[in-house]
Amino acid sequence: MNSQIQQLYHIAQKPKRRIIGLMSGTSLDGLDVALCRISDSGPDTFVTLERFSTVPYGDELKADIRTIFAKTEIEFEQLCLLNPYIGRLHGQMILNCLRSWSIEPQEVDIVASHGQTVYHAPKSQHRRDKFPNATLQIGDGDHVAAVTGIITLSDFRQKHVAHGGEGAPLAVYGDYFMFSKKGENRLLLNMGGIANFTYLPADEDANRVFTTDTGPGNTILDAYARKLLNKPYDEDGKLAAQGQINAELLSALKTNPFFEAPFPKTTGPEVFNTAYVEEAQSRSQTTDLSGADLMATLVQFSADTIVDAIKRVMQEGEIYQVYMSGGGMHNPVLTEALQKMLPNCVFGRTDDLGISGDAKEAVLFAVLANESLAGGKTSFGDRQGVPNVTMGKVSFPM
Ligand SMILES: Nc1ncnc2c1ncn2[C@@H]1O[C@H](COP(=O)(O)OP(=O)(O)OP(=O)(O)O)[C@@H](O)[C@H]1O
Ligand SMILES: CC(=O)N[C@H]1[C@@H]2OC[C@@H](O2)[C@@H](O)[C@@H]1O[C@H](C)C(=O)O
Repeated sequence: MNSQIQQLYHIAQKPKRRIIGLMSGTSLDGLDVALCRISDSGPDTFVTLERFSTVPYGDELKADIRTIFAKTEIEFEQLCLLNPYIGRLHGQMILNCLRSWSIEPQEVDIVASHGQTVYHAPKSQHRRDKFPNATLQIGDGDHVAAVTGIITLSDFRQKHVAHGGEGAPLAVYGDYFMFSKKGENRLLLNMGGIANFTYLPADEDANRVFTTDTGPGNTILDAYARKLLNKPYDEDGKLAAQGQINAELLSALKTNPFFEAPFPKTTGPEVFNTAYVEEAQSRSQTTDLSGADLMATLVQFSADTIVDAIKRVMQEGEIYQVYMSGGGMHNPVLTEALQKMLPNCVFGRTDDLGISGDAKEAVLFAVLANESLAGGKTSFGDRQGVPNVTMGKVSFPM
């Protein structure tokens, strides 16, 4: 037997594994690196987040990724070059983190690498009958494995697509194992570039849990922060807090079939971008809004669409615990709007459950890798969008 397969077999049998989860999301702010200690699998999964760091992306890297990010037309050579380049960079970023934590690469069992989503195209979006749901993440796992010397699992989304899913959201698989609690209705609300939530009913029924995108989180806010403030984001929602919500624009922004579509569903910056806002502005004759009013309206757009989606799962008289994660939880204008509109929800952060809200998505990929290696026994029922699959492709260092 190849010694690397033997090593993988050994790792899969260990009572505890040390797995580095990586996530680089739609905000392009940086690479989240989460060093996790994970024991057991399935509903018995127990995760300790040992270390966490966000390695910021420099302006040049952001610009390089933006040449192809969420665009229908790109230079093919650029995509081809970025695939190994990002894989190697992510590998180097892992090594730098490990050095700063005084941990040797040999002390880590597995890297679980999400890669960089460059295009996401569910059928509902591309509308071309003969093609399936599709999504593309780059930063090939072979390069991560070669640079770090650590066995790497990557490209988690294709198996989901292969079984009829949209390739996202995958959070349901990790959230159910890590955060569900008998007797408590929980909603795990992640506000990254795109917002999504996982519904974990009090009966812990795996056949009912799901995660769905709700629409924009920060992606449009960030695009306008770059335009209006020349900054990556509107820190603490300061600009938005100075503006007034424009009802006509808000209503035009909310007119899109995505919001009425059934759960679970996904979207991305391919749909929710500045062109989307400009079209809504021209339709609602609000092209002359001040920057502050525009920002206030865009925050309310994110908040309203999150709340409308959450209300669809809420039952009258029930109390729901909302645990927030993702960068949007740091925007007080957004979180205050949510709390005001959801009086039957008690708000906290996943930090209250032992996992930092900034690290949660990176931890998810560590849990998905753990499940592929040591689990795979839980059935989520026979449902569209939550297939019973194990995810991630194996890359050996040599
Ligand atoms: N203090 C703050 N005030 C306002 N917004 C903030 C603050 N801190 C972070 N953010 C927002 O959070 C974003 C980063 O969020 P996060 O890292 O969760 O996104 P992501 O992982 O790239 O997205 P996704 O989950 O869609 O893949 C920033 O771009 C910014 O919009
Ligand atoms: C295609 C893609 O990369 N989607 C991301 C993105 O970021 C948030 C939201 O859109 C979510 O659907 C997904 O990531 C999380 C980790 C998920 O799959 O659950």
